[in-house]
Amino acid sequence: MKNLYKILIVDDEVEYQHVLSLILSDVGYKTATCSNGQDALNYMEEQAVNLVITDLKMPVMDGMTLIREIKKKHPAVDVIVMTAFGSIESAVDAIKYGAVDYYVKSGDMDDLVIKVNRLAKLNRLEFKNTVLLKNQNDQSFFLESLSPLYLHLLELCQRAADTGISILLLGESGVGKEVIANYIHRLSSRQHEPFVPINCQVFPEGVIDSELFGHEKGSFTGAIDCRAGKFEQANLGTLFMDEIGDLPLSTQGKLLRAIESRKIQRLGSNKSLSLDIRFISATNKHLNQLIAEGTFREDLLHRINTLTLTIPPLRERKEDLPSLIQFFIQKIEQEQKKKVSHVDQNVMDFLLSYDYPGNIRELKNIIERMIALSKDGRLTSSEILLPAGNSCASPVQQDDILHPLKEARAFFEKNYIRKALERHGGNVAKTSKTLDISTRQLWNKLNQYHLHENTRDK
Ligand SMILES: Nc1ncnc2c1ncn2[C@@H]1O[C@H](COP(=O)(O)OP(=O)(O)OP(=O)(O)O)[C@@H](O)[C@H]1O
Repeated sequence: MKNLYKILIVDDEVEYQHVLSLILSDVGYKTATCSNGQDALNYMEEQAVNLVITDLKMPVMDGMTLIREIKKKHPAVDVIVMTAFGSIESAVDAIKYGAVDYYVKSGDMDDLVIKVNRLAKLNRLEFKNTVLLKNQNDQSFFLESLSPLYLHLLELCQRAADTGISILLLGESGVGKEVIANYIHRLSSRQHEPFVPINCQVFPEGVIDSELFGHEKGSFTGAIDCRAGKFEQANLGTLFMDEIGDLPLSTQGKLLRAIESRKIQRLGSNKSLSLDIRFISATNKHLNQLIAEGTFREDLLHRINTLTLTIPPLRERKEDLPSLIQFFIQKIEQEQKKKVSHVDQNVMDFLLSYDYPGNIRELKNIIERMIALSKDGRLTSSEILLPAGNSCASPVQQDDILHPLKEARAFFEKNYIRKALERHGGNVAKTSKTLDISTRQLWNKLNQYHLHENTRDK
């Protein structure tokens, strides 16, 4: 991990710069050097830095001004000041301006290394914390089953979790491939490290490389800042690559090299970063067919499918519907702060017999919608209005729909958009094309109907 922590040493004494740089790179850190505050700021405009170790007295721009500028422009960057023996007061001033620590130049270099190690560790913990907090909301899944098919799947997940092998998850849209990937991660010894999902379908060719591998500032038009990619974010943890069948061929080549060498390079950088990542991929496409068509690399398939797990569609595990319905009602009651006291029999009959082409995602959406529209804690059939094309599966009779036209139109529109999104796996760009409206118009509708959850770009 140390090689992902970059330290900028700022000192007008070139020899001292070199000594420090040698010592810190010797213990594994990435280092760079500058001779004054202005050069350091220029450097930081171009390259990502985690820590600046700066002298105070320097020409052009002194250390104190540099600290103030860093705190203004790069508040997340830590600063340690170096001071000559006997001028501790200026170090104390520097701490007032935002430096985290100081080091007396004539002191033991080991002390400085200890300070740096402590900051690097804190930095890693903060990063992990942010990723873990992000994942926390996704923890409440229903992973019990009466279905032999699904039970077998869960057992395979448990057996494979701690082996670190690459897993390929197959299954229709909405069956819970990401949920299963997250489950495997939480069962593995990497559970306290990040679980980082990326949907390969969302990003256009050209953007996906920078999302995966990160970039340095200026590496392409629009790269106004340097950024760590999903690989770096997932280091020590699990990278979940959803819709891997949609990766452009050029990115497939880079991915293959990264998996084989366990190293990546940010776009615009020629430095290699060593990473330790567990790969889980998913697709609802037939990869063998894509290989035959020449749009998916066979050698990549062999790297990602050490174990292939197929998640059954919901219609093939209907015995789990009663528990899943109960689970979602309770979960959504809490989320929406509404209580459900009664579910009409025809609603329950429908929920238990419907085929759910959109799988668990569709079941969850139906229950969410019913609870959102419910009055007096009752779930009634008038809230199940399904999108066009499914009306025969709905228990709602045409003459039951005695809503104002405006309301009925909104129901239709919302459900139609939801269905279109489901067909395109939550991809907003593709959905807007099918619906023949601009992505901006679609986003407005998604806002209006609270349909963000159904998109990839939540
Ligand atoms: N076992 C489960 N328990 C609770 N919720 C679930 C479960 N499986 C899926 N879901 C919910 O269903 C929705 C779809 O799940 P997920 O994104 O994992 O499916 P997917 O197969 O990856 O879909 P896609 O192929 O469209 O990416 C999510 O809202 C998820 O929280």
